[in-house]
This record gives sequence, C-alpha cells and structure tokens, in this order.
Amino acid sequence: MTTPYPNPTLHLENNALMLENVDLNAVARVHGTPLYVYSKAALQSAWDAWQVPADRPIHICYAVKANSNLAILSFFAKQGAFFDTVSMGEISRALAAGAPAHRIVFSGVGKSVAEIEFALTEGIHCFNVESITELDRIHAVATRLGKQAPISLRINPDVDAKTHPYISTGLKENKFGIDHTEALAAYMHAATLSGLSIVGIDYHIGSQLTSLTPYLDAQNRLFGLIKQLSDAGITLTHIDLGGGLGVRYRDEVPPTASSLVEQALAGLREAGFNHALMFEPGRSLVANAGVMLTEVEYIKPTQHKNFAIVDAGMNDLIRPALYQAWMQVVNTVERDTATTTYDIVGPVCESTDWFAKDRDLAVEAGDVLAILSAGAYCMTMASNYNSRQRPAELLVDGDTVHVIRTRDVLASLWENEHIPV
Ligand SMILES: Cc1ncc(COP(=O)(O)O)c(C=O)c1O
Ligand SMILES: N[C@@H](CCCC[NH3+])C(=O)O
Repeated sequence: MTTPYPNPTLHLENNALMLENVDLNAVARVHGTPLYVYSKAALQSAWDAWQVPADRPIHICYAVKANSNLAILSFFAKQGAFFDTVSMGEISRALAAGAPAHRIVFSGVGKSVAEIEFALTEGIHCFNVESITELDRIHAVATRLGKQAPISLRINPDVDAKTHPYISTGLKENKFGIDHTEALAAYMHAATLSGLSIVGIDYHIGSQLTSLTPYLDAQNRLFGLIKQLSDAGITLTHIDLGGGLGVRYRDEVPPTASSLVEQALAGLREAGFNHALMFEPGRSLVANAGVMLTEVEYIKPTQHKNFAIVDAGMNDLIRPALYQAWMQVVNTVERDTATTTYDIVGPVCESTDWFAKDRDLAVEAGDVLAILSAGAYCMTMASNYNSRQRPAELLVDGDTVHVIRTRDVLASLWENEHIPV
C-alpha cells in the first residue's frame, strides 16, 4: 500500500480517510472528538525497522515519554523492548503494562530519593546518571537498602544535534549529562563507591535528528573515553547511544533506524569493542502510528484571515504552540469543492492555540480533520488547561477498534481538590 501521508497505514478509500481498515470519520462520530487513534500495524513496522541482525545483543529501550498509554507499552513489552523512563510514574506504567523491571532504564537529571529507592527495590536494569552529585545520592540510598545500584553515566558530548533548541540536549549549555571533559573523573569517583556497580555509558543529544552526522560525532567522543576507561581498569557491558531519530512530518528525510544501527555497529567493530548496544528511541517508534481527530466547530472568516475553529485545543496537542511544529492536517472526508486558506485554531484562550497556519483545505463546519504524525509527544503532553477533558485514545488493528483510554471524566478535574473554608 502506498500513501502520500507520513503515517504508513493511512490511505484514502472512496474519498474517506482510512487508518488500516477503519474509516476515521466514522470512528470519530462513534467515539467523539478530540480523539487519538493509533495503528497497530504502524507500530509493528516502526518496531521492525529497528531490528538488525548483529553479533551482540542490541536492546531497543522505548522512551516512554513519547507515548505512555498502557496498551502501547504492552505492545512493545511483548516485542521484547527495554524501556527508557524518567520518573517513578513512567517506571510504574511500564511495570503495569507487563515490562519486567530488569528491562527498565531510568534517565533524568532530577531523580529524587524516593524515586531511586523505588527503582532499586523493583530491580531495574540501570540508572543513567546525569551528575556527580547524583552518583553520591544513589550510592547513599543503595547502601542504606543493602543493595548495589547498576549505573551508566550519561555523557554530554557537546555536539550540535542541529534540531529545535528546545529539544537539543547534547550541548555544554544544556542541563543534561556529565561534561565529557569531566567524565573520566566521574567514573573514577563512581568506582570508589561500594553502593554502585558500573555497567555502561550513554548519551542522548536531542530529538528529531535528521542526519547521522551528530550521532557519529558523539559516538567518536564516547569511543575515546571508553578506551581511557579501559586503560584505567573500568570495563563496561553496554554502550547506549540514546534516542532522537527523527521522523517525517512534512518533507524531512531522516536516516532509517537500520542505517543508524548498522553505522553504530560498524563503529564498534572498527574500534574493537564488543559491548552490547542500546538505543532509546521514542518518536521514531510511535509518531507516525497516530493521528488526532478533531471536529470543525465554526468557520470564521475575518477581514484578514479565515479561521477553522476546531474542538481540540493546545491542551490536547501542544507541539505547534510550543515548538511552532509543522503537522499535516487533512480532512477525513475528501471534498471536491474549491479550497480556501485557513488557520486551524482551537477554543483555548491563548493566541498560541493553533495547529496549522495558512493551509489550503476544502472544509465545512462539522467536518472531522485529522492531524497526522500525532503518535509521539502529543497525548503525553496533554493537559487539563481551561478545565478541558483530555481525549480518549483508540488502537486500530485491521478492522478492529480497541478503546485504550476513555476521555477524562469531568468530575476527575476537581476530585483531588478540597475546600477548607
Ligand atoms: C534521555 C532520553 N532518551 C530518549 C529520548 C527519546 O527521544 P526521541 O523521542 O527523540 O527518540 C529522550 C527525549 O528526547 C531523552 O531525553
Ligand atoms: N516534546 C518534544 C520532544 C521532547 C523530547 C524529550 N527529550 C517534541 O514534541 O518534539
């Protein structure tokens, strides 16, 4: 099946937009909008793209922050995925979805004592440690619990990932990781702490990367360090090259997952390293498996612009408001009338509440629009701003539609609040 859309399982059939065998307009009428819909076949093909035969274990750690719905996590758990998490909540979700603790890694710059205790008690695969002070904290907690914490140090290689500044993480001015010039000293310090066992090294330089060059530059920095560590008697079992692989939203042509894995393997072989390899992809596994559906409430022509006002807001999908991200918007029913240029905006009381600007669409009030490439960093970043209920989520598998999350219950928006006086 060929498709002009970035979502591989999306196609037109008799003017109706279909995800796998499911008519999206019809599904929106049944389940209401705004609504997220994901394709299981698209998840499968994104997962398969990362599977490369190798002379060593390669662990694909799905970055839970991209889409943390339990059904999605369970899908990846069944594929044998590892999970990259950044909070007690994400670890708990992965466990609740059936992921074994020994396949969970814990990243993030601000791990609390309670989170470290929880992760140690559950028995996770390793902590990706982001500072020397965090090493000391993990050692103290592990010693108190009579445990040894497996750790990997996240190195900040000071490499420009050439992506949006808000999602670049591997430059020295970013808060992430341990400066590569201090890394050797950090490892030597870790080696003196009996509550820690050193297992790996990692980096993650940013998200939506569309070229292999920054990955390979960072990898070369890491390789130099691994040699120094080995000379100092510190041996590692794995090397984690992070996530960040980009996807097509518009006309980007990112490298394929298999080319990234193959290049990394070739680099390891050339350097004579036999470590296990890890990656932490989020976006590339889920972005193009999902769409968000939203109904047009009003067509509002003004002297300056035509607005299509939809029933989803920036609280439901914030990427355009936050990063000026370009996301494709199409009508779920193809009309043969002339197109008009619209700004597609939501009902939230902010001027940043827009999804697309100056788009040519044939659309009428009551139509359901699909915002494409909405499987990653969309539902997970949704909020209740303006006291709006976050959307439901569906998973399509062939002809079958599974409800994998229902819309927020209205009363849940205030059920944890108390009126003391
Ligand atoms: C530590 C870490 N690993 C993995 C990811 C996943 O990145 P992406 O969704 O771009 O693959 C992120 C987010 O950028 C991250 O911060
Ligand atoms: N939320 C970002 C990606 C963040 C990556 C997490 N470190 C986006 O939508 O592009």
